Amino acid sequence: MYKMIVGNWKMNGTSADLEEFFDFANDWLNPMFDLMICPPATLIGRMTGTSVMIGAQDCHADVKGAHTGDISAEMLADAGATHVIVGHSERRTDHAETNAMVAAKTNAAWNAEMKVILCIGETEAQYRAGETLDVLRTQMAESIPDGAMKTNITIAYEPVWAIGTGLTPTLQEIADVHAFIRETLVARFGDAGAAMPLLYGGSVKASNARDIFVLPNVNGGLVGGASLRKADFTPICSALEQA
Ligand SMILES: O=C(CO)COP(=O)(O)O
Repeated sequence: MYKMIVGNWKMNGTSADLEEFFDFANDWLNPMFDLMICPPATLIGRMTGTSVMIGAQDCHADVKGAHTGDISAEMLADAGATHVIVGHSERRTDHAETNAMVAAKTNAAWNAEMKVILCIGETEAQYRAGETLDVLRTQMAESIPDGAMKTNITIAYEPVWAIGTGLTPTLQEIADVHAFIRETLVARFGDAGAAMPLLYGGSVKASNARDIFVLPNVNGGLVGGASLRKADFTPICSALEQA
């Protein structure tokens, strides 16, 4: 089964962290899975050139123009990023990003020949209300454009209440949700939907990584806090290698 692990550094990382990154990359010269870090945009150009793929954390939906402070997919690709995360819950919350905006960003990334890691996930209130599958169904319907293929998109399921909290759904819940995501993708995209990688994200750490990564329909993980330090991320990568 295809395997991938992505470290999302969020708004963390300066040149002081590069030495540790290159040391980490040196440990994974020929990984048996796709290994990626998504650093802040300021570091992308300085982290390319190893076996660790480099992704971005967001892109603007337009190609260029009067959008002070924003970065287009073309610029990120030019800096050396091959992938871009879109629809992360922190973007949806902090910047009021809608499903329609996530779809537009996805198309922009594809137009720049980048691949997308598209995040979906329910809030704690939605989880408690038993609305998880309804929320995910709507997010997928509205934020995944028709052009999705097995090679241009990865779906990351990140329950909002599991991000940075140390809480995770049960293994059964993760398996059930991933099965639902898979079914939904197959219903819409057929064979391509059967092959699109699915990642779990939200408080992945060394102690739970293997149990999560061996679940059916889980192709790997999207890791936040535990991707920042080599000592934390290495055992998670090893867990994926062995899963
Ligand atoms: O949001 C996440 C990755 O995108 C998950 O973050 P944590 O691993 O810190 O919970």
